[in-house]
Amino acid sequence: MASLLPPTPTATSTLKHSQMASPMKLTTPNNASFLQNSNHRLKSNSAKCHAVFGDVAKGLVENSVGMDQFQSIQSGIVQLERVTEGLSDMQKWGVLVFGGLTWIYLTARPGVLVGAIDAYLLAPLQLGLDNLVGRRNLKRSDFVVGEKLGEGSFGVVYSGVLVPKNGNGNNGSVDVVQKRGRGKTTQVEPKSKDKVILKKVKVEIQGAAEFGDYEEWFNYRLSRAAPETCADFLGSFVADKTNSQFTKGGKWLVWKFEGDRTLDDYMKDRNFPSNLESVMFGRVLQGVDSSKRNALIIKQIMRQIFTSLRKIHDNGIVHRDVKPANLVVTKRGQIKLIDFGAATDLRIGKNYVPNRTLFDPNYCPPELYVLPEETPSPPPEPIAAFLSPILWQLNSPDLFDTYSAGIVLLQMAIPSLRSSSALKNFNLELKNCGYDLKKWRDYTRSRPDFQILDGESGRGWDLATRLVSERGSLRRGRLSAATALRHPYFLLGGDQAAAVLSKLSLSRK
Ligand SMILES: Nc1ncnc2c1ncn2[C@@H]1O[C@H](COP(=O)(O)OP(=O)(O)OP(=O)(O)O)[C@@H](O)[C@H]1O
Repeated sequence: MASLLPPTPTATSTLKHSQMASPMKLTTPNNASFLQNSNHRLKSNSAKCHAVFGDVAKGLVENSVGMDQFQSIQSGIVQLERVTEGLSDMQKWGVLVFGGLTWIYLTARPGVLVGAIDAYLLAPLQLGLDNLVGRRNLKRSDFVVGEKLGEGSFGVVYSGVLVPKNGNGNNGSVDVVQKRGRGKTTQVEPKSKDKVILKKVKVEIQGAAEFGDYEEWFNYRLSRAAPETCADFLGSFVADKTNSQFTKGGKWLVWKFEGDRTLDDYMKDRNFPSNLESVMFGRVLQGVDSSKRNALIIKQIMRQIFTSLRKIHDNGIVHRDVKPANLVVTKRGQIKLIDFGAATDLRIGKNYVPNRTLFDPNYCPPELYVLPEETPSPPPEPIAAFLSPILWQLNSPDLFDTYSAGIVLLQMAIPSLRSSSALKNFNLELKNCGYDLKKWRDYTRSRPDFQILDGESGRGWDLATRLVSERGSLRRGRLSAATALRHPYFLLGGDQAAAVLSKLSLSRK
């Protein structure tokens, strides 16, 4: 067998900076004749082409790191060839196949290699940088706590304002914009960049502190791996004294305020989904008939949900609480995931406790658990990470979230499923039908309106039936986020085109 490696330059092929000052002098003793020919050809090229080559060569000279990398790749190839010199062709093939398989294993979902780079390089780097710019030095006095927005089992959520630091011209006061109210009185509002969301981790509830630590960990993890999928996490602080809102020693998590309403808030409105039209598409759908508009709005929301889920799943994270109340709609029509308190990272077993269910029963798949109940507690993190591609292949834990996303699709598309009592009833009926959506359609007496799902030759309905289902054999069958995005429902990207057009018209203003 011929050498598996390309012909390698010799050790004398090191490029000297002085030789590279001009693109014509990019030469080495060994391949001088080739480059001389190239010189002649280059000289006969147009002046424009010459200039481009000159710029590239100058870039190479100036970027000595690039050259170093080039040289180290060269010497790596030389060394690899030396190592395999004494091997037979068969053995060389063996090395190649082993290397290939190792690469496939390390890069297969949930990505052992990327995870290791994140844990041992990016996370410490983020910590160092955050400390440098003061991001991890938040304190109680940096915030004014506003109205309560919600309360979960482990935390209470408030709106709030970040008080700008002294020294930037604000004298520690809240940066405000003035607004004319209806009665012509002047309302004072914080500038949107200063608005924050604060979550107070309950101190008196057992397990709440652990939950807060997990939520913080997941937010930092996603801020490195997939920041566009979730709310911008600003950090945490521990209250240093007790007063009206604060309890000394209590932990607070802080996010940038991403938007006034969640998808749930929009869905409670009778005008849904047209109440989201201007946020998602501006005015580009004017002239399109209303049922088509509604279908496009819902498709765009689902596309964003699946895109975010695909990204977090690629990183080994399963959210486990996907529902409209945990999807914030931003001013620019982005749908962002919030509330990672129930999330689990199945690359390293973070927040995975066998047999623990944490989620909303209305959106939870029939299997109830993200992994089979008999799955043991995770081993130490490096071992768990090494085994994670096998665990993922055997159990497809991401299908937990895609079931919930399927319920969100049904709720958005079928108006009679939007109230929580109707959803509860739907879940009971679906259970009676063995989680077979087609059977449920024949069985239910509630006369749902399937117009949106049945449009476009029933593609939406087909997608829903492939999401809201029992898992098939080998715990598969239900669509993953990546395969859902390849479903014919998303192929005709009218929603994408409208979203792009709307962004373009916004940027022109
Ligand atoms: N970054 C954000 N931007 C805007 N609003 C937010 C943000 N984060 C949270 N909210 C608002 O706060 C509410 C509660 O947040 P979250 O779901 O994280 O809290 P929770 O107490 O864990 O609630 P639950 O467990 O009941 O879902 C959300 O429904 C949303 O209205």
